[in-house]
Amino acid sequence: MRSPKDFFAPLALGAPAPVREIPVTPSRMIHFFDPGNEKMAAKVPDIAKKVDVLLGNLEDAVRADRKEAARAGLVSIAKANDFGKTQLWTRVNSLDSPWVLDDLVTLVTEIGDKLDVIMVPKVEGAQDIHYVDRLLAQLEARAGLTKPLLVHAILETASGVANVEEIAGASPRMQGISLGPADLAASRRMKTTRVGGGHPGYLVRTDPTGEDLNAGRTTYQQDLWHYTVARMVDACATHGILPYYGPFGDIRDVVACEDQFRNAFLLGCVGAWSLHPVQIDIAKKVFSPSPSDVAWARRVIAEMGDGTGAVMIDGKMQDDASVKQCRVVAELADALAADDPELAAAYDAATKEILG
Ligand SMILES: CCC(=O)SCCNC(=O)CCNC(=O)[C@H](O)C(C)(C)COP(=O)(O)OP(=O)(O)OC[C@H]1O[C@@H](n2cnc3c(N)ncnc32)[C@H](O)[C@@H]1OP(=O)(O)O
Ligand SMILES: O=CC(=O)O
Ligand SMILES: [Mg+2]
Repeated sequence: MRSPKDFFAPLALGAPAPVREIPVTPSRMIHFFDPGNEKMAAKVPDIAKKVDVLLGNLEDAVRADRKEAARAGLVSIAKANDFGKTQLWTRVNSLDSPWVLDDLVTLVTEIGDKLDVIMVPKVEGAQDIHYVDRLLAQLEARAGLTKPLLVHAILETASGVANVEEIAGASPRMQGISLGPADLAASRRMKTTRVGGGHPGYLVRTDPTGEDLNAGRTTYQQDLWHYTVARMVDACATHGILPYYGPFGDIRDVVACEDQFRNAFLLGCVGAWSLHPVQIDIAKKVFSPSPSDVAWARRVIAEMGDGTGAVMIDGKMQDDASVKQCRVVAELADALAADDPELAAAYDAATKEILG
């Protein structure tokens, strides 16, 4: 562990100074594509206009014999395009794989100036982040980069969850953490074969009403991921970095995908992965606060004046804490609306309706 005094010192001579605050730019959807898949790659310039983050995936979902093609594809896509405000991320192969060293060396050397964030899978503890941190500093120095690359960890091993707080605080490069429910389920030996989402067998049941144990008892499905998402959100908030829900594998079930994303949003996540174009709009809808919530938040802030004391608004008590809650929603809305005139108009129209 670095001493707090050295935390922001570069880890290699000539490497750029680490950032002191993680940039909070919109990242409602991290859109995954396989840069070695020509069909997907052809869609990237258009998709870039609709997403907050484009991620060239080199890890799982890319066949072993296509790893090099994916890496080379990402280099040429990054060199050939300027994605404007849309961030470009990559997910490299896991640290125990034969590909990750070449992934990092090639990507930082060739397109380090185009990449914003490197997603590292299967992070077990702070030691994995320390390894990547030092290696990136060496590569950045050699490539003459002036802006440090940020690091995003996937929370998808049992030990990663046990160590999530130390992972979140392991480096000033840490930008955020995503839940990886598929690998995490395997690592924990959970008995779900689904990629994210709920399971009908994970439930609670109301008490029996008589002798017949089957009669009149309602069941409620529970969220398998609640505990982990909540731990991840706390670890991220504590260290000033951003939490995300990861993949929802049932591409066809857009309804349950929206539910899973919304649970994550309400618990504090800022975005989720989109694996297929159909999930982009779901993430955009869910991770942008609704116009009615924004209007309410703005109204509470306006009516609370300096934010102290307690007032009643429509029968609901408001005080310092609820104003802070409202600021979270209102500030997110302002940040998103700054780049999205349609969203800005929807927020303003809803606000006008209740504030006049
Ligand atoms: C589980 C743990 C994890 O690690 S999740 C993260 C790793 N997985 C991924 O990155 C998966 C990314 N997505 C995909 O590979 C595909 O979307 C999968 C799920 C295989 C479905 O593909 P496919 O059967 O072609 O779907 P489709 O016929 O509905 O596609 C319609 C057109 O859209 C394209 N498309 C598909 N996905 C993407 C994408 N993510 N980005 C950009 N384009 C995409 C397809 O190529 C297809 O194009 P076309 O119309 O045939 O030209
Ligand atoms: O990488 C993601 C996962 O769910 O595994
Ligand atoms: Mg995984």
